[in-house]
Amino acid sequence: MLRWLTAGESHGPSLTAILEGVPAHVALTTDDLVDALARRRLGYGRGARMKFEQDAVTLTGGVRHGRTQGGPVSITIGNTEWPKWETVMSADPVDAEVLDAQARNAPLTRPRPGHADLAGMQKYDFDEARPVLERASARETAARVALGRVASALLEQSVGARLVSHVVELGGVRAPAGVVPDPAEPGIVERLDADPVRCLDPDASAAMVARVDQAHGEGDTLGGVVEVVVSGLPPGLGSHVHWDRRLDSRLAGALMGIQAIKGVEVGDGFELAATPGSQAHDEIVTTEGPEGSRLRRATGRSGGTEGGMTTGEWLRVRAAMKPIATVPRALRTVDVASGEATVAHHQRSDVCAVPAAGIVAEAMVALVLADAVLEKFGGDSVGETRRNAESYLASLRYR
Ligand SMILES: Cc1cc2nc3c(=O)[nH]c(=O)nc-3n(C[C@H](O)[C@H](O)[C@H](O)COP(=O)(O)O)c2cc1C
Ligand SMILES: C=C(O[C@@H]1CC(C(=O)O)=C[C@@H](OP(=O)(O)O)[C@H]1O)C(=O)O
Repeated sequence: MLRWLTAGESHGPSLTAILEGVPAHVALTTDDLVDALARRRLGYGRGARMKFEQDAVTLTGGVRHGRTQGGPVSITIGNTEWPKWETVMSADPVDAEVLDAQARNAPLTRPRPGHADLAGMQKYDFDEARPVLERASARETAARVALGRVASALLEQSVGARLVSHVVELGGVRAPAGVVPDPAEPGIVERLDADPVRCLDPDASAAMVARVDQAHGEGDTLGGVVEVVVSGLPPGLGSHVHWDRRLDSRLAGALMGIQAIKGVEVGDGFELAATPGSQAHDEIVTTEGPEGSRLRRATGRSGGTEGGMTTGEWLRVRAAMKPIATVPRALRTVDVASGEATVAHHQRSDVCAVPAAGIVAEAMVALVLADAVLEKFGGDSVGETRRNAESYLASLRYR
C-alpha cells in the first residue's frame, strides 16, 4: 500500500512530500524530479511567478545511489523566493512593528469568489485570507508532481506502464475528438511539452493560444479539460467488489483532489450517457499477433476500466478545470473588515493553468495506479513486483 502526504505553504521556505510503501530498487534520481517539476511550470497563460520562481529539489530520504531503499521517499522543494517572504511567513513570532512595515503583510480582507478564501476564513477562524490561500494555492501541486514521478518510475519498472497527458479543451476551444496520444510512442512527451498549450492538434493549439491572449486582453481567466492516457496496464487492477476499491472511484477522487478540478470523466464519460448501448461498449474480439491470440477490445470508449477494474487496454481519464479564481477584472465581494461591498483582492495571477493541471493529473493518476499495482502484486523490491506481475499475466485463464 502506498501512502502520501504533502506539507508547506505557497510562499513558505519549501514544500515537503513523503511517499511511503515504495519497494526497493526503483531507479530514481534528482534529475528525474527536476525534469518532472519543470514540466509543471510549462504552459501558455501562466503568470509572472512561473518565470522568476524556481523549484529547488532535494531528495532527503528513501533513495541511495539512484535506487529506492524501501523506506519512505521524502522530497523537499525549496522556494527560491523565500527571502522575500521570510518575515511574512515566519514560523516564529515577529514583532508587530516589523510586520506592519511589510507591504506584503497587508491583511487580505476582500475574499476572492471561486478561491478558498472566505470558506477557509470562516472554517478556521481567520480575519484575513493569507493563512488560507497559502495552503489552498496550487503551488502545493509541485509536491504531488514530485511524488507522481516516483510513482511513474515504479509503474514503468514493475509492469511497463507509461503515462502521458494532453489538453483537449481550453476556454471552450476543443481539440478534434479521438486524437489520443500513444504514451509509448518515442518522443511523445517531449512533443506535447513543446506545444505552448500541450495540445496534439496544431490548429486547436493555435486557437487555444489566441483564446488565452483574448482573455488576457479582457482581464479574464480560463479553464479547460485535460486527458491522461496510460498504456501497458495489466487487466484486473482495482476491484468490482466494493465501492472504495473500484479503480474509477479512486481515480476520480484523486483527480477531484486537484485544486480547481470540478469534473472527471472515465473514457467517453458523459458522452456515453447519450449513446445507445450498441455503440457505447467496447466489443471483445480475438486478435492474432506476435504473442499469439489475445482477447482485445475493438474500441476504447470505456477508458480501459470495466467493473472498477482495468481491462488491459489503454486507461483514459479526463479532468475539467474551472477558470482561475483571481480574475483581473475583479469580481464583487464584501470587505470582511468593514462589511462594505467592494471587489476581490488581486495582485497577479495565471490567466490559465490548464496545461500545468495536465501534469498534475498525470501525477495523481500515477500515484493511484502505483498503489493499485502494489495492492495486486505486492513486492518489497521492484523486481519482486515485476516477477509477480509477469507470473499473473502468464497464468491468466483468458488472455
Ligand atoms: C496548476 C494550477 C495553477 C493555479 N493557479 C492559480 C492562480 O494563479 N490564481 C488563482 O486564483 N487560482 C489558481 N489556481 C486555482 C486555485 O488553486 C483554485 O481556484 C482554488 O484551489 C479553488 O478551487 P476549488 O474550489 O476547486 O478548491 C490554480 C490551480 C492549478 C491546478
Ligand atoms: C506558485 C504556483 O502557482 C500559484 C497558484 C495560485 C493559486 O491560487 O492556486 C496562485 C498563483 O500564485 P500567486 O497568487 O502567488 O501569484 C500561482 O502562481 C505554482 O504552481 O508553483
